[in-house]
Amino acid sequence: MSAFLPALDFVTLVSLVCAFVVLGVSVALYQDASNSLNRFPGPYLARWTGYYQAYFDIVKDGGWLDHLQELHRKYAIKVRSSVLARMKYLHFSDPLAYGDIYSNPKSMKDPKAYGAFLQPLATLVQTDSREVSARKPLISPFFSRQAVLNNLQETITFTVDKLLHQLTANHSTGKIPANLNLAYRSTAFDIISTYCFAKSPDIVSSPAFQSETLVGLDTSLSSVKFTTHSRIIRTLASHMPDWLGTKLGLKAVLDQTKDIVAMVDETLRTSEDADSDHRTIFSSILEGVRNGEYASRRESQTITRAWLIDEGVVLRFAGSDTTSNACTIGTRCLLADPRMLEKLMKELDEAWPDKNTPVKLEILERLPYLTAVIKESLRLSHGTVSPMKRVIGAGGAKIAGLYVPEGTSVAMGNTFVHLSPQVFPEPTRFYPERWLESNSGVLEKYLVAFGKGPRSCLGVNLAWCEMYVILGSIFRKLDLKPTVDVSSPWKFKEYFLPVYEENILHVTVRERP
Ligand code: HEM
Repeated sequence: MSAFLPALDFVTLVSLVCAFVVLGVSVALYQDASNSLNRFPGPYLARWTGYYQAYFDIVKDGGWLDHLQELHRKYAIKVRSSVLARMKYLHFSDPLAYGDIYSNPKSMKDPKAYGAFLQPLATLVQTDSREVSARKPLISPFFSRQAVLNNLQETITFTVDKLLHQLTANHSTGKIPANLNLAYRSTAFDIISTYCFAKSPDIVSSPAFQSETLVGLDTSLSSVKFTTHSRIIRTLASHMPDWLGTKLGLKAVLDQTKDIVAMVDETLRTSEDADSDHRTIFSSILEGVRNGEYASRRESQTITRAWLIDEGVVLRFAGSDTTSNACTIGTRCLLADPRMLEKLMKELDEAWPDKNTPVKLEILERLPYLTAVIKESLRLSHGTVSPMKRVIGAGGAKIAGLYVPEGTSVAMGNTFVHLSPQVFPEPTRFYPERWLESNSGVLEKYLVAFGKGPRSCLGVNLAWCEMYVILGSIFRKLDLKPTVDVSSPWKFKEYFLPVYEENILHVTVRERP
């Protein structure tokens, strides 16, 4: 290059540069003029570059959701009461749009967005319908209600008992407060890890619930903002040598992956001795392989060591923070309102008179107020908070009454539904009673924490079971005293899931009589 430059005279060089600039601008203007999304309002810059969002994701550190809200306020099409903002994709805020987007069987997950995850073989990340139908049937039987009841009730109760023991032993009145968000995360993480690998990492027993494993999960979540916007970063992150990862502060993430690899290899080695009374996901799949249950070519091609590793990483991630976030928000809000807390405790005391005898899930599931508390906790924790992008399939689609052409990337963040004042009056108020009113049936459609449609949450039965047992046991057996202000609004960063401030919920505990 340096040998070439001096050969050009100054005028030729300037002319070449100008020609490139003019060409670039012309192509961009042409593409802009022919962009069928132009009829939707939105910031001009966002038409030109996806880095518009990158600024809010990276520089404003998880600030995209707040900005989307501002955009919807600014570009509202008031006449239709349906609100759109045009970006490289369309984002909707009319609650009616949610079902149109996510229940449409022809819409697929957007490969550009889901490529941000570094586990390309995992079910959650698949964007191609053939790949989804190869992988999902392998793991979905383990998440049916019956499978959860048969395989997991004991593990859940055992792990929650450990949680309660830790809290009473180390965080009772007068001792250091517990970070209950970490405590719930540890509990859910141990449960899903046990179900995948028959081995609990037992992080719920870590002192003060501090563990490198959770640091690893946090780092993975916060790095999504980089991997979403740069293929180069994705490639580098996938092929980085360990020493570089450690230097870049990613040791906890690398250790997690090593941990999973070791557990997958262990399962591959020992699955022949699998204990059939406690079926775990991966050993059961491998047992199925040996018994010839997965005979088709596609199945045998899917069940590989690499798939087990990717699926293991993503299942642990998908199955821990979501459930624990709902428990955290529910607990925080109950502690802020003694009337609601008392109502819940009274219901639990009546249904579960002897707290030292284990309670059956079916009994907790029948409790109306506990169920309403869980729904309200799901609503205000949202599940995922980043808008989950879908690409419109052949023939286009009608979304909230508007035609959207094939190939368009569309999304609607869960927060836009859950915080809609038209659907949920006083939307930021924690108010379980709204789920018990005579007309509450209509609200169910708008509880979208688990998503909707063909790619909605696979772990919904497990999640509900965990939330019943965790919240039921905590409030039946313990009195919690918050040591942080629980009455003010809380904040989170949008890292696909909500990531709360460190002091979202600290408590000391006392055993209830
Ligand atoms: C309160 C708890 C939970 C909430 C709110 C929740 C929410 C969600 C949401 C919104 C999605 C859709 C993601 C997307 O479209 O990109 C999803 C997908 C998924 N969830 Fe959950 N989840 C929860 C618990 C769990 C648990 C315990 C598991 C078990 C490991 C799990 C496993 C999955 C899987 C495998 C998918 C991918 C499904 C697919 O792509 O077809 N989730 N979840």
